[in-house]
Amino acid sequence: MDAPSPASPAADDAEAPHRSGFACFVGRPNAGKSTLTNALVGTKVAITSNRPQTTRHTVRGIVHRPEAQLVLVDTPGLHKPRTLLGERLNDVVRTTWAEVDVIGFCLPADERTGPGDRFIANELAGLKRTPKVAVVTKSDLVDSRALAEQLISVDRLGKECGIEWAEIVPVSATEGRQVSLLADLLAPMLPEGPPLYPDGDLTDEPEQVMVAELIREAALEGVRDELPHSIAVVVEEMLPREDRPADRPLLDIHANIFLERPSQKGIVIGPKGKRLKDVGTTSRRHIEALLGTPVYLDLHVKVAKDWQRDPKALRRLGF
Ligand SMILES: Nc1nc2c(ncn2[C@@H]2O[C@H](COP(=O)(O)OP(=O)(O)OP(=O)(O)O)[C@@H](O)[C@H]2O)c(=O)[nH]1
Repeated sequence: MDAPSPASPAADDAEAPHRSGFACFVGRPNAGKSTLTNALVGTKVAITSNRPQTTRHTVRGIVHRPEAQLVLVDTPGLHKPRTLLGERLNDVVRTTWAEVDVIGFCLPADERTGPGDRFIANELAGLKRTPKVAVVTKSDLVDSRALAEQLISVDRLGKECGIEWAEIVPVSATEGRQVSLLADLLAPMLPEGPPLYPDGDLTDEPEQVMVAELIREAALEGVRDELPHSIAVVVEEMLPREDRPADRPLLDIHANIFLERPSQKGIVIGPKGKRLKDVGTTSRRHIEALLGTPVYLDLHVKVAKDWQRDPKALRRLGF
């Protein structure tokens, strides 16, 4: 990967070269990475939730600008691995870091920088050539004084860990504050080059994976903290229903929700199947919004015993 050359502050914008490349947001679980990705791209592509470590697949969002195309790669959080899946997730994170043109390190404005941030910062410090931008997220949750203190503390964290921040930017993804400025700052750090994706593309993630993520997100709503890593969703089939008039299409989607243990079934299905029904209704709404077509969603809950620890099961589930 080429080292990015600094943007030339050309007086005539038409003279400025087009730039394109990859960026990823890193940070502790819940730091606001997915929400920021969505805010930059302007549509729901990465799943968000108020529980940590829900982002599993590498979902890309694409920011189109006249002068640059920024491809956002959304990674899962780096965390202490306890299972084979945990280790694989961390490998995915590190591989992604090494491949992007710029890294945005997300640190929430409303939480003090701590050992979790330091762990990530130390890992980042090892990537000498990649520019790193510190993004202080959730700026709407604190007053200006607390925000200033956080910016200073992030600056200090960089110095202590041997990182020279290319920028330190406060943003609020939910309020849309400084989100566009962040894109402006990231763009000049990309290498010169033509757009990597056609105009209008928001993501190159296969539709089935995004659909599976939307179902997983709905299935995780309101369940116990231990459950997130025990749920995997596989879309078995997505087919347009035959014999439908052209103006009333229907897409049939069959998906399986995999759990690790039979005891988890009750949690996901709920009394008289009510929870599962809600999961279906919620995710169908999101899938229809994503794909722009009415959907018939057929969901099944299955147990794949200890799938997190079983390499064969992991492969079957797409890891
Ligand atoms: N008030 C406020 N809340 C935010 C903002 N950005 C994210 N959040 C909330 O913070 C929580 C975590 O956000 P995510 O975007 O899912 O965080 P993440 O870093 O992707 O989390 P993982 O997938 O667990 O790594 C969610 O409840 C968001 O709604 C923000 O700018 N302002």
